[in-house]
Amino acid sequence: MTAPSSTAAREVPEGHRSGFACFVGRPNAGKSTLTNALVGSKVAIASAKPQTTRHAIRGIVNRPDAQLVLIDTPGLHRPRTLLGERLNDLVRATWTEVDVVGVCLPADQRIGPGDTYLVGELAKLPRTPPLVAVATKSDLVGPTRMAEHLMAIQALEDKLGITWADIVPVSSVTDDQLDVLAGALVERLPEGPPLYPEGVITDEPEETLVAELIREAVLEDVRDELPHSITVAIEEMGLREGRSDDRPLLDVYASMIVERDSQKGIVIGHRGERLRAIGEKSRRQIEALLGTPVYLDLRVKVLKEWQRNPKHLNRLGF
Ligand SMILES: Nc1nc2c(ncn2[C@@H]2O[C@H](COP(=O)(O)OP(=O)(O)OP(=O)(O)O)[C@@H](O)[C@H]2O)c(=O)[nH]1
Repeated sequence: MTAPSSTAAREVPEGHRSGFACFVGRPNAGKSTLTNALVGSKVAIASAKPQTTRHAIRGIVNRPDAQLVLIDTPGLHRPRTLLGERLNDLVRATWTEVDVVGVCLPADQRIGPGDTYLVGELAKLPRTPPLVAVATKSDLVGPTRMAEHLMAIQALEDKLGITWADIVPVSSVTDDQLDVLAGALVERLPEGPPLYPEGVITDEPEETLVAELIREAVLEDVRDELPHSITVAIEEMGLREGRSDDRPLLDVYASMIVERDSQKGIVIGHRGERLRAIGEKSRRQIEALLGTPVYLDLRVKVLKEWQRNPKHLNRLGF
């Protein structure tokens, strides 16, 4: 297998840090907007690298001195049912696996029961990760209200028995203090090389990312034999119905499209071995990217001269 893009070759400066963070907070606290602002409105796709997280990656902040991987966690809810209880267990498990948690507390809202519940739950973990309080939406308030908000955040320490690793006001709209926040998070990551190659960053929809992952997996294997005459089409992709929320399964039906019968043979390989290997590798990478178990149905199709046929090109989305 060839080395993924640039990680292996790149010099890793001394003291480089890498690791995982997640943002928590009540609905509307500004978590998504903050993630996008930090990452630069891009979803990062990390392919061809051993994966160290089972969770969906929301974005990757790459800096010369650090790589911060932001992961998605579902919200924590006051549990009313057994399923709710289980979901909360999952969320808690995620919290203990990240290196730092950013707790988003919007400056234009008073700290309420929802916030104290959430931070209280973080405090109760057997091993609470470092917590960085993020006073979001700083652009919406003046200095007096911000000061009051920061005091209220500080007061949670005594009330809930936690210690903030840092308290940082930010605005994702004016970008105010985003670099300070990134610094505060990075400081809590362990030293280590980047976990994901830097290159591949895209804001493409999930289906395109998945198609691209499969294409990369194939090309890694057959690049010399069929450099450009292969493309991947996602025929259908969706969560399997009838599965419980804590055991989702994503069905992906994909076709690798080649131009000639002889190329089909190359991709399938002796007794289908190559196709199986490509399918297995792609499936693992899709799972790591999207954070869901995947059922991948991968086929090879011949579309004669697809690269020159406008009808085929349209269908394939070019
Ligand atoms: N003025 C201002 N508005 C913001 C800022 N950050 C987020 N918002 C707005 O606040 C609303 C909620 O932001 P989201 O990022 O969707 O919040 P969230 O925490 O991801 O929300 P959920 O997905 O419901 O948990 C949106 O209308 C954003 O545009 C900010 O820094 N300043």
